[in-house]
Amino acid sequence: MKDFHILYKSLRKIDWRVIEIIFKKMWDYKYVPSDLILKLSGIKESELNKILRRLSDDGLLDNRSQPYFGSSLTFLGMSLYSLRKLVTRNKLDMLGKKMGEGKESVVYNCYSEKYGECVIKFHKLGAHFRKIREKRDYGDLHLSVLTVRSAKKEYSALKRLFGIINVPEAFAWEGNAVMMELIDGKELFRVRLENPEDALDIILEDTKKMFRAGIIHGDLSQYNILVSDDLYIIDFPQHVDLDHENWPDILKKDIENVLSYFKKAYGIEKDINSVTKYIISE
Ligand SMILES: Nc1ncnc2c1ncn2[C@@H]1O[C@H](COP(=O)(O)OP(=O)(O)OP(=O)(O)O)[C@@H](O)[C@H]1O
Ligand SMILES: [Mg+2]
Ligand SMILES: [Mg+2]
Repeated sequence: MKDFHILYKSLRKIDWRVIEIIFKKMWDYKYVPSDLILKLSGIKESELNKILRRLSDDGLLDNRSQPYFGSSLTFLGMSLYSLRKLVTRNKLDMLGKKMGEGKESVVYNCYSEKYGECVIKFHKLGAHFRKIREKRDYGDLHLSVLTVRSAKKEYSALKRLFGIINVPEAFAWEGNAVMMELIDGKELFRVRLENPEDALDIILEDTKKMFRAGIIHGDLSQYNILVSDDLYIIDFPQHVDLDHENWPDILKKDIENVLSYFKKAYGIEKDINSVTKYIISE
């Protein structure tokens, strides 16, 4: 896969126009018909075909010819679209180095005149992707749509929790990308804590505060807690609200992950039932 930077610079206005049309219409079509792109873009047919082919060769589009000619955005295409939007909204001034790549996202350093050094997380998978697929009404959406939902969901959780617990401040959301504060720290599992009891208390207290705010993390663990001068909780696309039918199990799993890590790493033991009771109590 070519670098984001190189591809971004290689795109012309006319390419962005095509990409934007596909983004806008992907809610209505799994593959946006070439005929529709032709109509909306006003680009000559031969020229459009060239553009669609080139964008597909560069890995930005997923084109298909059956049962009609159509295109959808790949992860790369979606991410570049999101970058472009952030740049044109004057949120983002420079994309930096890749900080990490997980199965669910790619995280980059970035710089913004407005916010200083920050990070961009590009979502790769839709949260609850399997569950959504099972629902018939979502059956005909392209997966790229789900990455947008995932990013939106993360952005909204960060917004809701900021000021309640330590989370990165969310600066912007576009497409599959969330731009947020850079936390200068390491994941909990990489760190040897000096006072693990205090850290565990803070994490459980944060879990309680999240619960009061109506949010259950859904993937809380030593991988999604960053340690700097303070502790920060990250990675929210799979969070659930209290109207989720399974919230008690999801909450319990979060607590279990945390308790078993502190037991394994520091020999601290706490009873899961009393901790759970404490977290859901007034
Ligand atoms: N705001 C941030 N500040 C600093 N580093 C961050 C920030 N957000 C994410 N990271 C880094 O990027 C990694 C991946 O981010 P995150 O956990 O949100 O995504 P993920 O792809 O869902 O992860 P995973 O695939 O492990 O579930 C984090 O483990 C962390 O190292
Ligand atoms: Mg993570
Ligand atoms: Mg994750």
